[in-house]
Amino acid sequence: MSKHNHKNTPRSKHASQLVPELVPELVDSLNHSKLGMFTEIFHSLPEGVLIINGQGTFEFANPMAAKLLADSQQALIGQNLLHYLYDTDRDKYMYTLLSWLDNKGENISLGPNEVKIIRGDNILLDADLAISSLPNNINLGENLFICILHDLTSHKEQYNKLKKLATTDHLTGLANRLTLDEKLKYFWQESIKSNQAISTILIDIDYFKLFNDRFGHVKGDKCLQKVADIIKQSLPSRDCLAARYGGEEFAIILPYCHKDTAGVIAKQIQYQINNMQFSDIGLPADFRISVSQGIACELNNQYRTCEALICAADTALYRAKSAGRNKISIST
Ligand SMILES: Nc1nc2c(ncn2[C@@H]2O[C@H](COP(=O)(O)OP(=O)(O)OP(=O)(O)O)[C@@H](O)[C@H]2O)c(=O)[nH]1
Repeated sequence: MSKHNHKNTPRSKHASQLVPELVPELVDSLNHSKLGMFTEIFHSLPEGVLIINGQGTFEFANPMAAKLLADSQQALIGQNLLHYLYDTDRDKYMYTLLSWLDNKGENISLGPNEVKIIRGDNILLDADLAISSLPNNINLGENLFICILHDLTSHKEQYNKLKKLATTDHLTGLANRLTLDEKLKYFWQESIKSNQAISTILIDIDYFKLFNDRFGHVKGDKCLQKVADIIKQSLPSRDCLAARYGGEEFAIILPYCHKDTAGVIAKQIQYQINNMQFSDIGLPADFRISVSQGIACELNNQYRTCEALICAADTALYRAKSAGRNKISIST
């Protein structure tokens, strides 16, 4: 049984006239074959079609609407559209219908808008919903509206897949450079507004060309993944971001973190990478790698832009490399 309260509300006289075989007077007064054709179209449409009155009560539902709402066509009649809408969507459509109550036959419409539907089986459905008033000669005096419901499930899946592809580094699963730039700008502005520190760490694998030359690019890719996992696990909070900055270079953004915190995180990363084993990918048991790291921290308007902050971290990284590698350098 549906969670919705199926009242035995009688079907509106006007709405039932939309179904020609039930109302002979209407059938007589209109072109029978045309009306039959419209009914056929409604029934075979791949979109959900619902007719509602000014209170939002369903007066007609085609088979696709019943399928999308997970209730039978018959059970839907007398139910209210608002009961099927989720949260803020419900409020929005309630106010819209209220504002339409005095409609004197003007052509009004809303949407299509993306909404979340609570189906009869309690499963949430992403859908596009468009509502338009029916022309006066069809609604026969009462305000009736046609709702078109379009299932967005597969679009959403595609969208999420594409979004992941566009924002993530395929090899390591970390954020990509584009996401890094966007998040850095965002957190930079937030920290300036709230007068808080923001730190960044640049991390570069030492002598990675030699690794590739010795073990091949496939194992080199595996090494990048292992380093990325360690970097990801080192993040102290959900606000922080780890990204692949370029080839064998990674970046961490630490909003609301001082350079001391960044220093502690860099030391953890150094320790874990120095102790990382590669026997799982067939390398000698005693084989180890190291990374060089550069840290910069913005506090008290030291750097004018977020690009300048990254530049400072890059300079610090260069110093760490020059100092013999496997080092952490902090920009002053
Ligand atoms: N396997 C693999 N190698 C990569 C990838 N991206 C970049 N590289 C390699 O990373 C190496 C970087 O070499 P270099 O810039 O000379 O730096 P390095 O050998 O690490 O030396 P230092 O940074 O100075 O310590 C090059 O051999 C690139 O081919 C990748 O996605 N997969």
